[in-house]
Amino acid sequence: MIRDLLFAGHRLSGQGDTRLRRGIALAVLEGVAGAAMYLPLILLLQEVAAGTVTPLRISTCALAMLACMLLRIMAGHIGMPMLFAGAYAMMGEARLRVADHLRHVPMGWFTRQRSGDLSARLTSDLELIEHLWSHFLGSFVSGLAMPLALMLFLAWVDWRLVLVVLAGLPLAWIALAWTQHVVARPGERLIAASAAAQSALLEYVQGIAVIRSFGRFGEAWRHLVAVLDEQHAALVAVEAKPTPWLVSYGFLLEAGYIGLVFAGVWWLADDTLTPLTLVAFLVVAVPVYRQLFEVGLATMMLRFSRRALRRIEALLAVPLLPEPDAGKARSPVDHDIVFDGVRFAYDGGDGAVLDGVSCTIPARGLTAVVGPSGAGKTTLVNLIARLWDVQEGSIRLGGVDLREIGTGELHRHVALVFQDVVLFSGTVLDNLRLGRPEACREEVTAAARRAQAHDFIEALPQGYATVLDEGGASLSGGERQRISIARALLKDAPILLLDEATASVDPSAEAEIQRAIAELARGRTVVVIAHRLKNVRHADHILVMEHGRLVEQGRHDDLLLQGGLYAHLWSRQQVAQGWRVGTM
Ligand SMILES: Nc1ncnc2c1ncn2[C@@H]1O[C@H](COP(=O)(O)OP(=O)(O)OP(=O)(O)O)[C@@H](O)[C@H]1O
Repeated sequence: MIRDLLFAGHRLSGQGDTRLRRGIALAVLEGVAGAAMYLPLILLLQEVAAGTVTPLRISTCALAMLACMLLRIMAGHIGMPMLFAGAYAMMGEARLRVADHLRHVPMGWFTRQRSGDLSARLTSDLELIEHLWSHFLGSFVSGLAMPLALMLFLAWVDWRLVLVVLAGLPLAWIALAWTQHVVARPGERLIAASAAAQSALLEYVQGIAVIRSFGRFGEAWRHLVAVLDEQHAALVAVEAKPTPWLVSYGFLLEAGYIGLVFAGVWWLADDTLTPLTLVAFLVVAVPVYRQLFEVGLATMMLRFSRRALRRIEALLAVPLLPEPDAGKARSPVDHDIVFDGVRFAYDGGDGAVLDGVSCTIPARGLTAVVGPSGAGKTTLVNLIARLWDVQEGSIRLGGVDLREIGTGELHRHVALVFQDVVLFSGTVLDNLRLGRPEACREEVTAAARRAQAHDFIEALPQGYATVLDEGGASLSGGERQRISIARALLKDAPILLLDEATASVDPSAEAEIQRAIAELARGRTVVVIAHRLKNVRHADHILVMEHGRLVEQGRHDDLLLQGGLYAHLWSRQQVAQGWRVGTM
């Protein structure tokens, strides 16, 4: 199991760490030195029995014991920091590998994950393994090395007594294996309960405003209490269930001590053992049992760590979006986008969200995607960024199938502005530079000006250096959207996919955003999901979606003349707008 966990370190981090190996070697030395400490004592007792002890012998033995003790302390003192450094470096690397892997996982995978479970894997599971390597492995290895080495040394003094000391070990080991079996189910329960508790706490904190506004505080609270109660019960069970079996393990282990007394007295009687040898065994058997018991307890932790490890390895095993073979990746030469008989269902199921969609989005122009809610507009746009792969048909960018373009290359060509703008904690400047970290200050301000964001950023307390709250909560919806447009402008990608903000924006902010979008569309391929048709009147091309199908396409005036869905949606929005104006 230890081997498995050690090699797993390599597997998780993709590299070994010599400090970890040296730390483990020093832990073995620590255990052996701890065992060797008892040798001078035993030799001395034998000399006392033989009547050959001298003052010089006594001081030599005392010095030898001191040397062993110093060696043990030094090995621990040097080995521990090595283990810490090696483990933290390896786990740092493992965290980056997991994060990098998740970067390439299809988005669909995330929608099926419970956020609490995912965050538990990325935090507590990884921490458990880190703790295992940094704090636990050293004590476990030295704790195992000490009794083993001591028994080997003592076998040279009297192998019969060694066998008696360890007589209870096979049965004790069976009891330990049973303990691990008994704890398996409560362990699973605890992992599930902890993930559920983490999810519930996250949901509670994130949704606290909604919970309050709907007056559902009591229900939310009751749910939280129930989940936390379950976690508490699972914690108690995981400690209580294995206890009787752990006690049996300790009892069977130490049963050898009774055997030692009886066998010792027996062999004393037939003169095959000296009293002082028996005393020596009775003295050293106590720390041997203590260490073996500790090691047994520790295997329980190993078991949990192994489970945590499997969960992290499962993350690394999530299949990635297939990449083109090395050397076969192609780059798009132009930026027109062609949908050719595209069919797409989330999770690859039967319920197609896009069905038989074929169209051409011309390069360097503004294309709007419109249609009723749930028509498949967001899905269509997300497929261009290859957040998922289509199940049938193909999407070609500049004549190249998206699947033949490496994801890194594709991301260089495409910038996304989501409706739910994600801002990270950090300064406004950091957030703007997300798309191009090397951009100089002048480039950043120029992008912000073009996105109509410069003025409000300058008005913030520290301007561009203002530290944003998590998620940019201190900004309005329109301000967040303009920051994300500036971010996309700074990235300067030739294709921009944009989900237009609606509800969160007041009319003057909306006008500013429209100006920013018009600015973006100059010389770029811009695809915008438009919720207000008045904003797309001047688009070069309009795609009208309904129930996952492309039902109409063309320019505003042509679509109005056709008198189809677009014309219908247009007249409805005109009426709604007139109604709003009339009621003001
Ligand atoms: N991640 C997902 N997993 C499963 N189904 C999804 C997912 N995202 C969207 N859907 C479903 O796909 C259909 C199309 O959704 P989509 O978001 O593409 O529509 P939309 O036209 O952008 O809608 P809206 O204007 O309301 O944003 C809907 O029925 C929606 O429930």
